[in-house]
Amino acid sequence: MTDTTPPPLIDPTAHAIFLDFDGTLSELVDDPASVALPEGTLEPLMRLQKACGGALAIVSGRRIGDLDGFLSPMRFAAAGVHGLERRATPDGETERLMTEAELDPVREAFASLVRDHPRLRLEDKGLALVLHYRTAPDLEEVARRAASEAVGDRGDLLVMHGDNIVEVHPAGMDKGKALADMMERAPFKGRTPLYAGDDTTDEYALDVVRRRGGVSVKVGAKDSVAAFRLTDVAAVHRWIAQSIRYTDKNEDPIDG
Ligand SMILES: O=P(O)(O)OC[C@H]1O[C@H](O[C@H]2O[C@H](CO)[C@@H](O)[C@H](O)[C@H]2O)[C@H](O)[C@@H](O)[C@@H]1O
Repeated sequence: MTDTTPPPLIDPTAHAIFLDFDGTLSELVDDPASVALPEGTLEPLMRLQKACGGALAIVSGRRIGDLDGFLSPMRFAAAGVHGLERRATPDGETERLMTEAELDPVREAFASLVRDHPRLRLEDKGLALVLHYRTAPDLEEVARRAASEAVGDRGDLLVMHGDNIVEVHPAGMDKGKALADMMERAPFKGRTPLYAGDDTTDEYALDVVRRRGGVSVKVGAKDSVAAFRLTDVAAVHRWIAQSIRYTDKNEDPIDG
C-alpha cells in the first residue's frame, strides 16, 4: 500500500514533528545498548527542533531516560515505551502511565527463559519487557511462544512484535494514541502532524497521521499505511538537513 513517493520537506512553521528513534534516526544494530546517531546528524536535528519552536517529539519504544543518553545534549518532548512514558516538554518531568509491578509474573517467566536460552537477550524497560532474537533468529518462535504463554489470558497485558523483538507491556497504549494526545497540547496543537518511522509499531502513528491529513513517512521497505517513503536512516537525515537548509534560506518549504 505504501507509495514510493518521497515526502515533502519538513516545514518547521507548520508541522508538528514526530520521529521514531531506532531504524529511523539511528541504524539498527545487534546490541540495543550500543546505538548512536550517525556522525554529524544531531546538530541538524537540534536546529530543526529550534526552528519549529519545540514542536518536535521523539516517539519510541525506548525508555525516555535511554533516549536522553543517546541524544545528549539535546532535550526534547517524548513518548517512550510506546506512549506509556510521556514528557510533554523538553525540560518537563517524565510521567509513567502504568506501574511496573503488573509485569512481575512475565518478568519471572522471561528471566527463566533466558537462563534456558542465553542467546536470547532480555531488555527490562520497567513498563515493558523485550526479548531480542536479532542474533539468534532460530529462537524467534521460542521467544514468541514464551511471550504468548506468559501473558496467557491476561487482558491487561499486550504482546507486541517489532523488528527482531517480541515485547510485553500493559495494554491500552500505542504510538498512535500517544501522538493524538500530544497533538492536543502546545506546542503541537494547531499544527499539521508529520511522523517518520520504520517498524510495525510505528504503523499506529502513521495511520493516525494519514487520517488527519498529515505527512506519514515509512522508512525502509516494509508494507505500510504511510503515504510517503524514505529508503533508510541516511535518507531521513538528508531530508532533515535539506529541510533546515530551506528554512535557513527563508525559501518557502514545499507544501505538505
Ligand atoms: O520505537 P523505536 O525507537 O524504533 O524503538 C523500538 C525498539 O528499539 C530497540 O530495538 C530495536 O533496535 C535495536 C538496536 O538497533 C535492535 O537490536 C533491535 O533488534 C530492534 O528491535 C529497543 O531495544 C526496543 O526496546 C525498542 O522497543
